[in-house]
Amino acid sequence: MEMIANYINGELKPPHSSDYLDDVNPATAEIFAKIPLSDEEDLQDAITSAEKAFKEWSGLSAKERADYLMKIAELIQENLEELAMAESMDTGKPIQLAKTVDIPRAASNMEFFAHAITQFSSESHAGKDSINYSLRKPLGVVACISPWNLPLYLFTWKIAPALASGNCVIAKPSEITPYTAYLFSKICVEAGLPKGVLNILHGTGPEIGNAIVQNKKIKAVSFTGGTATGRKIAEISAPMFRKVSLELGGKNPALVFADCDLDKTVEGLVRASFTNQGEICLCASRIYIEDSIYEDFKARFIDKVKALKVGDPLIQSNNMGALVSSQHLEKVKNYIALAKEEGGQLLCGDEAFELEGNNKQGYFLRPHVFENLPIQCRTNQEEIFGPVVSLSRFEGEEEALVLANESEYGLASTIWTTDLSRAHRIGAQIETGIVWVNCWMNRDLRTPFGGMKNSGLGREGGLEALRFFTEPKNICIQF
Ligand SMILES: NC(=O)c1ccc[n+]([C@@H]2O[C@H](COP(=O)([O-])OP(=O)(O)OC[C@H]3O[C@@H](n4cnc5c(N)ncnc54)[C@H](O)[C@@H]3O)[C@@H](O)[C@H]2O)c1
Ligand SMILES: O=C/C=C/C=C(\O)C(=O)O
Repeated sequence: MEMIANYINGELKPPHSSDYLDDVNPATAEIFAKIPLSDEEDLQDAITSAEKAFKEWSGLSAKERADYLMKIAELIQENLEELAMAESMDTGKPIQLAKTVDIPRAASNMEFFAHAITQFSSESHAGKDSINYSLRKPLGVVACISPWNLPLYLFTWKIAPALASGNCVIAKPSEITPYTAYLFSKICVEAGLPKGVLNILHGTGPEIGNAIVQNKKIKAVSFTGGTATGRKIAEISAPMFRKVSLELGGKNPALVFADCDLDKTVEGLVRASFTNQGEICLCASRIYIEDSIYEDFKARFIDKVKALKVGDPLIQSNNMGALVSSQHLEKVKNYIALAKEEGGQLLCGDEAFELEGNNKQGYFLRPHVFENLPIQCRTNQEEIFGPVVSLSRFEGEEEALVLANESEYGLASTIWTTDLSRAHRIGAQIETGIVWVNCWMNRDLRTPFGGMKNSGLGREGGLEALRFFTEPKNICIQF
């Protein structure tokens, strides 16, 4: 049984407590590794080593730091097969998705911020009798806390800009999917990353996660996860006047207009709804369809959803794997039961379905589609984070916009129309941080990424991330 280790001061170390948690493969329900339960002592070691490393790391040139990130990116590419297999085993996601999306994106994150930091500049303002210029300084020791759905993808999305801009990092992956972060720490050792620059602590949110956030030496927290956890982190950080970047939950609307390209829309929305078993914060969950094409859309959508293959994530042709844990499967099933109680009609999902062999005990669920759910009901308002979507009708642009904005969340939306003027009009008024027109999850790493309302605070990506991880200082010189 593999014993996952923490990565502290450049070394792989067991936790002081000697206590471990099981790492379960959700496709088989088998335990395949043990996860360290880190405590305050491990945190102290990590912080001491990060503080010690800061002077030298922040004193390197941007190019020198970028070279380390590029080396790590290269090693991620070289180890793509092993990392993809680990990601699939830990999350239950199709291996094909891990190979083509998760792991390549982790390498791109490192590469992107290696390039970005060499292009990062600050402002200057020339006046009549003076010139002002800004310096951008790294913050010191910062924390990066990430969730279980896109483990290495989101872990590196935070670590890369933090390191590139000269900070030292205490990082905590999700205790549900820690394995690729562990492999990543081995890659950092191989890349020769100076000791203490990055420290990875494993363990649970309420224990080591909370200890990291409570620690006053942590100058900023970059967090991706649930809205309730984000709120706790904001509450703890507020009295410290500490910077926080919070990427939280979503309940993402899709607006399907009668003038859309129906084939592309159906295909796009099947992907937007059920990729990664619907366990992506950006997945479509409330699909609003213009009345005149409702029945046509519904018939085609259901046909395609029924054709999705759910099963062993290691079989390349399967579209969906297992949900991440038995607790999460239970949560999603409870929402399905609730949707029925709330008056929803199930259009597909309950088909008898039993996997054999290794996957018999796995946490699999077919994609579920409901219609006729009241707009305000819990299943239309709360984040389910699984393969469940709801179809509703609208008439005209105005109503579409009201329905889309009827949510406490504001992460991502999709608009399906061939009328470009309409896309611009709605794009400007819809209350989400990200708007995709006739596409979904088309990502350009230079763009600001994040949510409005209860979906978060701040933006990641491109210069936004580099600004978050640095503090500006203005210097004024009078002639
Ligand atoms: N907006 C985005 O970019 C984005 C991306 C992915 C996931 N998410 C959201 O994440 C959620 C699913 O992920 P999850 O269940 O892992 O979320 P979560 O909030 O339970 O956990 C996220 C991370 O925070 C840690 N954590 C938990 N409690 C903590 C505490 N009190 N203090 C410090 N750290 C703590 C966890 O150990 C984990 O590493 C969904 O709501 C999803 O929408 C958002
Ligand atoms: O589940 C959430 C997905 C987040 C995606 C990103 O942060 C990204 O693509 O940069």
